[in-house]
Amino acid sequence: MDSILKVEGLSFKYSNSKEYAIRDISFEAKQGEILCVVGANGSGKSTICNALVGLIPHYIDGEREGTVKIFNENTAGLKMGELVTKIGLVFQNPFNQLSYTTSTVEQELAYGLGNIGVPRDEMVLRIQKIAKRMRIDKFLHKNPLELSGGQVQRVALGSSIVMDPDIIVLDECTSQLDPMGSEEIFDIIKDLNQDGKTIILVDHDMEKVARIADRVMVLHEGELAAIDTTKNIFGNLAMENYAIAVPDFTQIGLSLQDNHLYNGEPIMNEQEAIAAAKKVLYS
Ligand SMILES: Nc1ncnc2c1ncn2[C@@H]1O[C@H](COP(=O)(O)OP(=O)(O)OP(=O)(O)O)[C@@H](O)[C@H]1O
Repeated sequence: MDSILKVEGLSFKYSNSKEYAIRDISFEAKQGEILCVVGANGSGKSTICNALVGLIPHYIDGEREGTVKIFNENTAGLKMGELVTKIGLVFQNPFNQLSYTTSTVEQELAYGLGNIGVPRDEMVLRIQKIAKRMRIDKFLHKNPLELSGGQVQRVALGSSIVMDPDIIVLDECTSQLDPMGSEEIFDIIKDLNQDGKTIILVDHDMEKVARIADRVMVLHEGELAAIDTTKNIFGNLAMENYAIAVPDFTQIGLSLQDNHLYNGEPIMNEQEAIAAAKKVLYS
């Protein structure tokens, strides 16, 4: 797979801080992959997200070093209006993403398109398509502030996706939702990925990360500790060093391994755990 995103030597120090929040981060994301970013609180996950999408340095002041390239183009030379058509961000709190200048979901979805001068006919088509996809087509004429948290998160996701970016960055976008709302968002993310979108996902729920990620990047105190396939990260890395929980299913495999009952690949999901347990019981 070709690389779509290349980050080299990225560092950032907030203007009100003495310490760098992230230091010398370099990695690539391949086109069409799901790359999950994990790490303890304060390890720099949100800072990286904000730097990838241009909020750093356009809206957040500080000292920034290094480069972010999308399809080999340095994003430092791009205006926010250009960046949002290449890389979109969805925040943890969807209410922070609303424009608060519109009174309906439809206007909210149109907001970014209007800013980049998309003609009205095309706008209507794009909004209809995305509203269906985000399962918000029934709410188009409602005020976003009347919706549930899960519905507003789907509006926030829709307002990023409607710009048709190649890369979507999701910063703990399900952490404030109930399990059903969270599953709905995860289903939509998987659909978008199957359509070829590259996904960069920050999440604290390691079961979900193990289920969805192609690769995992581990941050520790502002530095990149590891980046590898999901199996290699959860199966081989000493996660406790980074204050990250190992997914339960992987833990079952590691316990079987410690007792010399299993020596296969790291276990990532329920099916693999059941297969390993059956082998132990029936062999
Ligand atoms: N606006 C800000 N001004 C000053 N320092 C900040 C700001 N935002 C974050 N930081 C600091 O930068 C470091 C990295 O924070 P960041 O929010 O990127 O970590 P995180 O891994 O996303 O944390 P969490 O999981 O709690 O969201 C922390 O030390 C944090 O205190």
